[in-house]
Amino acid sequence: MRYNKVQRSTLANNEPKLCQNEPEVAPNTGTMTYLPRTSLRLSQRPFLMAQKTCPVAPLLRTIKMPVASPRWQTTQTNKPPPPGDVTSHDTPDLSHLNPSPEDYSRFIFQDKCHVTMHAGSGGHGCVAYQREKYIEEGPPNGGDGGSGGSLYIQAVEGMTSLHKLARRGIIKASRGRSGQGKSQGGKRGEDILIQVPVGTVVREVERHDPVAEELARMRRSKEEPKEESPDEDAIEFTPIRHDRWVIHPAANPADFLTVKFPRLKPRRQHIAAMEPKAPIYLDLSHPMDKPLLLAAGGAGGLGNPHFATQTMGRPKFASRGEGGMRLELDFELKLLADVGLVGKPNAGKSTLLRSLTNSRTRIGNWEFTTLTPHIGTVIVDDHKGRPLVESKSRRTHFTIADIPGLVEDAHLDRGLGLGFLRHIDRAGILAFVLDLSAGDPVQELQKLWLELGAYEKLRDSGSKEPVSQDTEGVVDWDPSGSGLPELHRPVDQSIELPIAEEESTGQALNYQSSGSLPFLPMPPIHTKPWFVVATKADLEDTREQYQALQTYLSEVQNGTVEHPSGHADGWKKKVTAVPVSAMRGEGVSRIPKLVMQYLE
Ligand SMILES: Nc1nc2c(ncn2[C@@H]2O[C@H](COP(=O)(O)OP(=O)(O)OP(=O)(O)O)[C@@H](O)[C@H]2O)c(=O)[nH]1
Ligand SMILES: [Mg+2]
Repeated sequence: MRYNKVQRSTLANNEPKLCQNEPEVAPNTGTMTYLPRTSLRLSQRPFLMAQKTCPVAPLLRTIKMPVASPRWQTTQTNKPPPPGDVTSHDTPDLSHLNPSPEDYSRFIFQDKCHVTMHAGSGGHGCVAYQREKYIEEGPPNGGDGGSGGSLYIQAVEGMTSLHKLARRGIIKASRGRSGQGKSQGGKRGEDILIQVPVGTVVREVERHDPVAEELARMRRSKEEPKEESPDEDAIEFTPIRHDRWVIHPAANPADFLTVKFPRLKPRRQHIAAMEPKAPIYLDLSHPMDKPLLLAAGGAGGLGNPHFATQTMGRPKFASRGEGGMRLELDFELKLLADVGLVGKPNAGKSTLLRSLTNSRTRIGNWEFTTLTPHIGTVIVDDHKGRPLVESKSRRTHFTIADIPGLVEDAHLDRGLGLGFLRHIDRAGILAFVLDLSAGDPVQELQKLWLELGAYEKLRDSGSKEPVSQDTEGVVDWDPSGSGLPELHRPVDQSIELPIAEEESTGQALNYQSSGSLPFLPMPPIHTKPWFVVATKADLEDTREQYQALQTYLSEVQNGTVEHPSGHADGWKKKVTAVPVSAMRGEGVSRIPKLVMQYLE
């Protein structure tokens, strides 16, 4: 009964609405990836009709009524609904091009973040003695502390944003457990693995390394001459290093004054040899099959048997675990898309991305609708028969990045500025999206190239200083290799580290960066393959604009006019303009074919 009610009301409300809301724009039929997101309309309508007319309607009642997902429930009309018209809110929206407001809030994107990371401290060693019948003073048997948890990083495919990492802010690996009597070692702390999207650049801003600091302190105290005590009869108290030693709780306090603690150099775990050299600078542009160690956890303290000597058979102390390293890291995501859409604000980039892919990037008739980059995937072979685009390579898809629009002087950080120009760096192919209805497209194209050229200059001048300084610390990740970066210290290094020269000077301890992330050495932008998408070709008086543009491009290709970048060696092998109406989905099917040719 209840089901019938729902059914009747759904029919009553939806049927006229479906007719009212036929999209003004014909659906995109010629594209590669018009995947069944619009299938709601197609599937719902015949089903509703079957409910009304089909004689086997009772059988259908067992089938669950398809309910429109909330993201389609939006009012399509621009007019506000008449008061009291509740039904208009339930209207399913049938277009890719006008999703509901909730749709936009789904995509959380963060391409930069700053994270503080703590490797776990080591657990303390234990002071204990063997207790057995008839053995009055048993030998020491305190266990060693467990080592602290280490920090690892891995670039993985499938992630597109750093927002999860940014939300955490501080990441701590757990500390090792302390050792116990009967020579029981403490449990080691749990490691932390940070997964980041491929294309992330990691740079160290600051580090606090207790081991290196202690080594520096020891070195200094060794070099400083000891002051002679003027009063020779004064009792010399041994300073108790509570931060380095654990003393038996049942020991007589008076004993502490006489205990001579051995000179114990700070220790690191063996795996610390695999840490990238400080300051850390990683460019994770390939998926990694194994995680990379960022910071090893602190070594666990030593139990009291380690300090037994001939003169002191039952030491009353054990060493504390070493402190874990603290790293302040900057993460930056450089999007890795095959094609980057470059255009002025409101040119129609997002509309083009939506007509080609299933991306949900926002569209609006105002500038700066898109505030963060979006990546869409174009499927060129869905493995369901013949490939959608004939290609020699085995590529089944490629990605397109919709980047916020560029205004004049974007390279001077105007508009959304530099923040997004750097995403263009990583795209293999540039697609200039030009609005044919907005003035001279040739001039527009030249202006865009001017911005890219200015950005390129800035990038290259910026890359000289910091990158040359940091190249030693850059890890070139080679996924085909052993999976581990080149070691910077010998693996068979002894547990007790020698007091290294550079560590003792304290230079490596507090690496403070200045300014923003240095630019990575990238190929020149003008050498990348590029083409033009002349959009809004459905509007009036755009034919002449397109023809002028095509003439200009063929001149660029022939070399009769200068390359728009101003570089004689600019790429001009196959420069062309594709006229499209992204809104109607017309002409866009040429783009995947063109891109596949460039990719090959
Ligand atoms: N007539 C027509 N209008 C289009 C076409 N493509 C986009 N538009 C309209 O142009 C306006 C801007 O489109 P967007 O896709 O948001 O432009 P954008 O380049 O992403 O803009 P920003 O995100 O601000 O950089 C919207 O009102 C679209 O409906 C087209 O092919 N034909
Ligand atoms: Mg946009």
